[in-house]
Amino acid sequence: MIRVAVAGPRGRMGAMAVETLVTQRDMLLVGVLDRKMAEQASTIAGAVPIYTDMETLAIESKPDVLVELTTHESVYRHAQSAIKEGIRPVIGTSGLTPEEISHLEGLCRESGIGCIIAPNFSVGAALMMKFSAIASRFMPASEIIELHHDGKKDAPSGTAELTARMMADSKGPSGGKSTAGIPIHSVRLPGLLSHQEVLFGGEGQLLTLRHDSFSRQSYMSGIKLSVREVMKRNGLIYGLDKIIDDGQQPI
Ligand SMILES: NC(=O)c1ccc[n+]([C@@H]2O[C@H](COP(=O)([O-])OP(=O)(O)OC[C@H]3O[C@@H](n4cnc5c(N)ncnc54)[C@H](O)[C@@H]3O)[C@@H](O)[C@H]2O)c1
Ligand SMILES: O=C(O)C1=N[C@H](C(=O)O)CCC1
Repeated sequence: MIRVAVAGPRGRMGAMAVETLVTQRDMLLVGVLDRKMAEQASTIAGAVPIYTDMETLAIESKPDVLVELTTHESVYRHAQSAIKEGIRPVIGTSGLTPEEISHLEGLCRESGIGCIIAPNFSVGAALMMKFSAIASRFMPASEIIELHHDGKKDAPSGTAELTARMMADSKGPSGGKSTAGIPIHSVRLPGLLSHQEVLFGGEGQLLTLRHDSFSRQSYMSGIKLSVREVMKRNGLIYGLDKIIDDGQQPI
């Protein structure tokens, strides 16, 4: 049994993650981390205790994995505390800076535990990023347009940042390691959920790679896979694409 905790259990993503994880036969939801205790509620999903600080959650519920689905303001603090407590983070929250990711990587190395950061848990988005990295070797002039619902707090999206980083890495040393060379445009509108286009311009031609999530259900398989994989791996993995092997069963 993998003992799992969820941070942000009343959010749009966290609530669906709780619903999904409690049905997994190899997982046990042992606690949730909320910003504050809801009036009169001390449990969620019937019997799962609610905590408002990581340390108490770690001591009392002893999770193996923390699924982090809160905000860019809290995720770094939660991830650091989790790793220090020997809890493996699966981070879906966007907004970690490159410096914060490097620091978490160092903490994982020191502790000898795994951590997965997946700015997008949908398999289609992971493939879009892989295909974009390949395309950028052949068509280096590119721009990213990310479009999200108007409740999204951060910009640019974590998906766009990782896509740009993978494209820059794929171009090799001349492409540079930074994402700065690849412009990212952010759109926030009601009616949208999560969408991204990567446009590659060439002489008399345009290649567009587009992914759309129409439902948050698109993220649930990636969350389940990440919880299972983080138990088997050491060190920090950045991107769901890194844990989807070619030839693996569809997730
Ligand atoms: N990786 C993915 O596939 C994926 C998919 C969707 C959203 N996201 C990201 O997940 C995050 C959450 O998205 P959302 O739409 O569910 O947001 P949301 O605003 O609906 O939910 C966030 C929840 O976190 C809670 N929270 C805030 N600070 C907290 C703290 N310190 N401790 C505990 N809980 C805290 C809030 O009360 C809220 O319930 C965002 O960063 C978003 O970009 C990632
Ligand atoms: O709804 C959101 O917020 C999403 N954020 C992720 C990001 O920042 O890339 C992607 C999935 C939806």
